[in-house]
Amino acid sequence: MAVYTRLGSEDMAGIIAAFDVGTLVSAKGIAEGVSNSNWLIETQDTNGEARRFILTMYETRTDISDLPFFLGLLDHLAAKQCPVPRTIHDRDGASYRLHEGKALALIEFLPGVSVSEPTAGQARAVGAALAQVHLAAADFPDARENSMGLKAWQELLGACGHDGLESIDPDLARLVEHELPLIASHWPSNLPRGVIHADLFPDNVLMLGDKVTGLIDFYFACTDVTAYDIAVTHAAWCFNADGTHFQPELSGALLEGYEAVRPLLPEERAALPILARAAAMRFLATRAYDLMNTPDDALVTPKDPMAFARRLQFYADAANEGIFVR
Ligand SMILES: Nc1ncnc2c1ncn2[C@@H]1O[C@H](COP(=O)(O)OP(=O)(O)OP(=O)(O)O)[C@@H](O)[C@H]1O
Ligand SMILES: N[C@@H](CCO)C(=O)O
Repeated sequence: MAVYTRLGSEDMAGIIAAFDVGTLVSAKGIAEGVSNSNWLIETQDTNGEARRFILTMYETRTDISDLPFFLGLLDHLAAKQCPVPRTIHDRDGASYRLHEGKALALIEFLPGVSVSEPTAGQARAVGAALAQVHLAAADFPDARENSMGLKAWQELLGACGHDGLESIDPDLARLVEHELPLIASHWPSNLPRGVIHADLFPDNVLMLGDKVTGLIDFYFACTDVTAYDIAVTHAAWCFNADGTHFQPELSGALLEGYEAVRPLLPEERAALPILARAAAMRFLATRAYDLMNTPDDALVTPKDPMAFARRLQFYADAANEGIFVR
C-alpha cells in the first residue's frame, strides 16, 4: 500500500496538464513504498507517442523544504549520466507543485525491477553505480544535514527505552547499550564527506539482469561521510533478508564494483568496520521505533528491527576478521 491520498480523475488530469507531457491516458496507484503516494502515469504526446512517468505525492515524512535538494540532486546526477530518474519540470519551470497543501513531483519512469536475492554480478553493478553517484555529486552545490544521523538514532532508541527494546527481544537492549556508545566514540572525523544516498536498499535499485537501470528514492540523501554510504549499501545487500547469513561473495563484489570506479582511501577502508556497525544501528533504530509506535491497525507492516540487530552483531563479531579486505 502506498497511495495515501485519493486523487479523482479530474484532479489527476489537472495535475498532469500543468506539465508539457501530453494528455493523461491512465494513472495507476503503485503498491510498493511506504513513505509517499506514487502513481504510474501514462500519457500520449502530440505525436501520438505513449510516455510513462511516476507521480509522487509527498506525505508527512518528507519535508517540503528539502525537495529542492532531493529533486535538484536527481537532475544534477542525471545530467552526469548516473542511472537516476530526471524530474519533469512544470510549465513554469518548477520541479514540484502544491496540490491542496501537499507537494507533488513528476519523475521520469525508468525500466527495471528490484531484486530480492541479488547475485554477485548485481552487487558489483550496484557498487559501481554508488561510486558513480559519489563522484558525480562532488560538485553538487547544495548540502543537507543527515536527519538520520547518530543524534537521531540516540533519540529514537532512547524513546524506545531499555524495557521497550527488551520487549522486542530479550538481548536487544544489551546489544544497543554496548554498541551505541562505542559507535559514537569511534565515529570517524577525518574521512571525505559528500552527498550520499543513505538508503540504497535493493528496493531502491531498479535492475535489468546485471545492469542498474535506476537508483531511486533519494529522500534520505544528505551530506555525510562518503564511506558510510558504502556501509549502508553493504548492510542492505550482503545478507539474507532476516540477517542470519552474511554473503561474502556479495560483499567482495560490491566493494570491487565500487573501487573499480572510486578507489577507497586506506583510511576509508579502515573505517568500514565501524561504519558498518553504524549503518546496522541506523536501521535497527528506525525499525525498533516504528515497531513500537505503529498502531496495530496501521496500513503498513513495520519492518523487523532484529534483521538489523543480527547484522550489527555480525559486524561487531567480525570487527577484526577483515571482511572488508578484498
Ligand atoms: N523513477 C521510477 N521509475 C520506475 N518506477 C519507479 C520510479 N520511482 C518509483 N518507482 C516505483 O515506485 C515504487 C515506490 O517508490 P519509492 O520507493 O520511491 O516510494 P517511497 O514510498 O517514497 O519509498 P520508501 O518505501 O522506501 O519510503 C518503487 O518500488 C518502484 O516500483
Ligand atoms: N530502507 C529502510 C526504510 C526506510 O527507507 C529500511 O529497510 O528500514
